[in-house]
Amino acid sequence: MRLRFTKMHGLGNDFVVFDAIHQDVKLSREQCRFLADRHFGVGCDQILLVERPTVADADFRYRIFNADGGEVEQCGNGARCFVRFVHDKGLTDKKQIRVETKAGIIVPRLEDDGQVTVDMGVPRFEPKEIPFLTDKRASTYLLSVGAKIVEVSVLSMGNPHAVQVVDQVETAPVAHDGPLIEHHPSFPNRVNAGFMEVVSRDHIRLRVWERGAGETLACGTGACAAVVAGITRGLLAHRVRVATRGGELTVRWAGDNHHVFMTGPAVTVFEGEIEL
Ligand SMILES: N[C@H](CCC[C@H](N)C(=O)O)C(=O)O
Repeated sequence: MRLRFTKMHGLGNDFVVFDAIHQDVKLSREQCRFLADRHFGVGCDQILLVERPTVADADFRYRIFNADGGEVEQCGNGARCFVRFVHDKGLTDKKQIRVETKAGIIVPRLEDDGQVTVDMGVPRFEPKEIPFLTDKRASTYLLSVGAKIVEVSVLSMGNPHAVQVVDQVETAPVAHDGPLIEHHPSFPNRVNAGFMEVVSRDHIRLRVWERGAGETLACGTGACAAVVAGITRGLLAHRVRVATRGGELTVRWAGDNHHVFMTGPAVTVFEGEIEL
């Protein structure tokens, strides 16, 4: 089948986006891995499908597949690209849309300055979200990672995150410890591993080893998880600048059961067609 796609990115976290409303897009795990391959395919961190909603209170459904072909619950940078895509393609004229995901409804909004703000919902610490959690009151857990013990905050932004504080992100052992945490036996569904440097109460630097994709230049849900972890641990204010290798996001969270809001750019790079 010949499919039209759009190549997009949010701070260098890049995506192949398909309009699956006007095209019949059914991708196998192998086809996702081919599309994501930066030598033999198009190259991306995730593949995004734009579909009609299956629930009444949503405008669209949004499906996310990692470079390893696995379908996942949520993608923050992808949500910003999603709203730009449906707007630019004339699939909606709404500036704010309700998007059905595996993790529930998120609400991205196109801002007048071209940035996109996404209501990412409520961060969750519940055992059902993170199966191995026994004591949901604890905000950090000790993991044995290689020859050391690492203290991580564990939470869900719809997808699972384990966030640790490091002195300097640039020297953090992301490539070595990232995969060990991703595949740690404590996480039956694997996990995204965040490495956060606290610059000040309203500024962090962040690198993320993403589940199913490896280190990306930015991770939207990872930025939200890091800010929630930092606020929960008393290290951060309620509005934080998150510096990633691909650029800067702003994340806001008022604590408890308030929603997390993330603001950042969404860029279309090129249009293409591919025979699958
Ligand atoms: N790797 C993530 C999905 C993509 C998240 C990231 N690209 C973002 O912007 O939130 C996972 O397996 O949960």
